[in-house]
Amino acid sequence: MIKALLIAPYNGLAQAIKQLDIPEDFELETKVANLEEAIYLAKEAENQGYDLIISRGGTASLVEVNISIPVVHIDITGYDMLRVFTLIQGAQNTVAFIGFENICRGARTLNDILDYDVKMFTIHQRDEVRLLLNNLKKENYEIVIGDVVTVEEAQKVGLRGFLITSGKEAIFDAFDEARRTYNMFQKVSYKTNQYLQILKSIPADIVIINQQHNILLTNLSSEKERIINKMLRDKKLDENIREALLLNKKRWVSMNWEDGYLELQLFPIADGNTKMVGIHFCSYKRQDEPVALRMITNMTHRPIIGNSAYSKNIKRKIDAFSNTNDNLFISGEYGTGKMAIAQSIHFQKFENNYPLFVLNCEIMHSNDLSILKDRWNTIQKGTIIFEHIDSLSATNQKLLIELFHQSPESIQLIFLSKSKAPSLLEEKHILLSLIEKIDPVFFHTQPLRNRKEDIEAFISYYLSQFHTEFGNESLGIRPDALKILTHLEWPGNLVELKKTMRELSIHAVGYYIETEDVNDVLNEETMKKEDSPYDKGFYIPPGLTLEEMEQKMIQKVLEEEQDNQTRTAKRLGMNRTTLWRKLNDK
Ligand SMILES: Nc1ncnc2c1ncn2[C@@H]1O[C@H](COP(=O)(O)OP(=O)(O)OP(=O)(O)O)[C@@H](O)[C@H]1O
Repeated sequence: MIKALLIAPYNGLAQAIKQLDIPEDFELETKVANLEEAIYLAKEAENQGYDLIISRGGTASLVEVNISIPVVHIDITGYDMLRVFTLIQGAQNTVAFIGFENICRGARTLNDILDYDVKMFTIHQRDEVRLLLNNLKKENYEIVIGDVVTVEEAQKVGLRGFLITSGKEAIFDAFDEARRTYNMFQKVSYKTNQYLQILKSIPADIVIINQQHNILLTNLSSEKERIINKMLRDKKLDENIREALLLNKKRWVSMNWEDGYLELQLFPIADGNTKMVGIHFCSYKRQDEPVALRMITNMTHRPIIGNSAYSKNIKRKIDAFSNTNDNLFISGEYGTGKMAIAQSIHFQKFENNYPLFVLNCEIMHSNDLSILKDRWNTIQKGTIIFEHIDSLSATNQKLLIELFHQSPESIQLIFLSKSKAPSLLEEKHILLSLIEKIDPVFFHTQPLRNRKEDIEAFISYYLSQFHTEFGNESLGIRPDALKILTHLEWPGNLVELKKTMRELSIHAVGYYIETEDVNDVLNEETMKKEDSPYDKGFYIPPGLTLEEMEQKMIQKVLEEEQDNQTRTAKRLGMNRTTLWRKLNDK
């Protein structure tokens, strides 16, 4: 059964329908309403599950643009016109026919064949009617033929209106047309529902938006849809959406969102002139969950600092590796720049066109590997860095080997480890079969103590970075202060140097870091370092007398013993009186 609502713009039409035998496949309701009034009825019918609306003239056109179920027009037929021409036959006065071009065309032909003297007036917009009627009135017309609006307006200006009514032929034609439209609409809706069902069943969260960031289509739950609506106003996401549209390229985005960390893939969709963007939610992790696999996006070029032979070699290696797809095994102490080198290779090779994933093997679970597998199937090209590969359990190493059998060759794999591969193999921290499978090129990073000539370059690099990032005022370092820093061993390598420079740039009051600043900060550092991974004990700044050194040591032990002089004296191997004297001799 076709459930249809017939909106009759004039009462006579509703009456005519009552006298007809409605086709059996129609469940028809008829209501009388014109123009705006009809929109309300049509919307209500749409919500109540009606299949289609049947109406006439301007009312049908107006309803059509306001609802999404089909609207079938009762067209004006030749019979309808013949009826109205017959009605006005014998009229003494000049008759005007007003209508849109499609109606006037037929009326004109009929008028010519029957040799009537009806004057035709074509309108292009409904609001032309009033002005036209006023002019006709001035020209002494008395009768006007037209549709509902024309007839109502004619009566208002004092003309006699004749409505072109719809006869039963036109109404039956409309039922035929409604049946065709219904069948066609059923087929299209079936397809659309099928596509929506497919979208809903895809095991990935997808949202399609238009250029105005309105959601057109999604398979998200309404709760997630609420979050995405809020997220679409985020500046970073907005910039990436614009770029995806502008460059017509896929983009990967990682961002912090509320209490979590989110990874997205954006893909442009062009449909003729309409531009849309698809958003694929790759992963969401709460901030309190450790994130073993993370995607790094929006990278910028970072220079490789230093002019030592070693630094020059790093730059050459980065150039070479970014031109190959060889897997790479970078070993080296904590903070020697392994990650910085790996990221530079990716950036030199792909910039931001393909994603970089980092898997922290120290905190990963075996299901992170299946997530990784899904990712490389989506990305096809890019880099995966395995951080702390030396911490990976033998079981996970075996899973990784299995996984590498299926990895696309276009993805470069970089492994970072504290120890060199031979000693890892010797101590059975890494499986020979893993090394054989990945067959990498090896590279070992040097600790800062073996490349001291680079320290000055790193210091000025870090100072300029803090100046631009945090507005710190220090612009340089005095030669004597630099000397102190270059003589240190830097067990925490670049991480320790960077941290110390950060503190110095905050501590120093002038544009240049002075020797005293270095001594102060290093002393504070030494005090704090008890728990530090690179703790090397008590620091005594150069240039102190024996007495001054003794004072520093006494202060340090006193602090450690929470000002208890008896325990301090005992630890220092002196009696309490000597300690008291030394403290008061300062
Ligand atoms: N060539 C370089 N130029 C500028 N900064 C660098 C360079 N190499 C490393 N750094 C900086 O030094 C710090 C430590 O570098 P990175 O994290 O790459 O070391 P790592 O060897 O991977 O450390 P870990 O063993 O802890 O993973 C980082 O802040 C990094 O930005």
